[in-house]
Amino acid sequence: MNGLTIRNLSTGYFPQRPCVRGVDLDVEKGTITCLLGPNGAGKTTLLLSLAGLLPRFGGEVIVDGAAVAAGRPRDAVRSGMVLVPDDRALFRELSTVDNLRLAVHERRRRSDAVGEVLEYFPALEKRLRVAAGRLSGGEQQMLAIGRALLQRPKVLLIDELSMGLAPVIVDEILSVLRRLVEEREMSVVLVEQHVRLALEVADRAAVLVHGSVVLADSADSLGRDPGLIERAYLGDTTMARTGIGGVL
Ligand SMILES: Nc1ncnc2c1ncn2[C@@H]1O[C@H](COP(=O)(O)OP(=O)(O)OP(=O)(O)O)[C@@H](O)[C@H]1O
Repeated sequence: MNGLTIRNLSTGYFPQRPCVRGVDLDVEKGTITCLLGPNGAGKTTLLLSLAGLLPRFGGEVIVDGAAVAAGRPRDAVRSGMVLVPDDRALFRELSTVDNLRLAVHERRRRSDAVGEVLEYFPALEKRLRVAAGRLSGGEQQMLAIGRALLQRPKVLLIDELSMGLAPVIVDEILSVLRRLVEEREMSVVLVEQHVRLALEVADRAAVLVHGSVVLADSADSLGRDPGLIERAYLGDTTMARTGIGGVL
């Protein structure tokens, strides 16, 4: 399959106590998948593991048919998985333009880097010389996503996209993500706290509870039956086993 395939993934902070267990997920190229779930369910842990920042205790991760080595950030990026973490990890003292240029290793691409990002986030044009730490929350998120784009991701992983942002800014960023998956043949995995927002933007969604996927389906189907998601949040783990919606 083209896109991201996760099979039976277990990960976490201590091998004897994995906090993500046996996760299966298929994210097709050109689509957006939202990971939902209560606090502490393991959503961030899953993204960190995909980005090679946490070890894998078991399972497989495959991007466009090629297996990705575990626990090595450089290999994860080479395979096409790029993470925008929840703290955005910008160089706060450096300008917008320098944050972008630093993301590009090939010298010949450096001069085009800014233009490439402004094509998607024109709001950054007036802020190019401003230190990243002085940008608004929305501008910082645009810069963080723009910088990730320069790595030419096949799968863009975004943690807590909407956290602390005004709804109008979130809408703007989400419409850029929709454009990106359509124009760039990439896919996006979003961790999102707001269920309604997630179902509006995503093609598919999965609910993680206590480290396991308990429910997964197309966003349209899940949106038609909000009670399902509510039950999943409350820990009704029979849903995955009975196959409601299937496994992503
Ligand atoms: N650095 C860490 N060391 C040990 N355990 C951790 C660490 N970070 C998170 N955990 C634990 O891992 C589990 C999963 O946490 P994680 O942050 O992945 O959940 P989450 O679904 O992203 O939650 P939230 O929505 O609150 O961010 C939780 O039990 C959490 O306490």
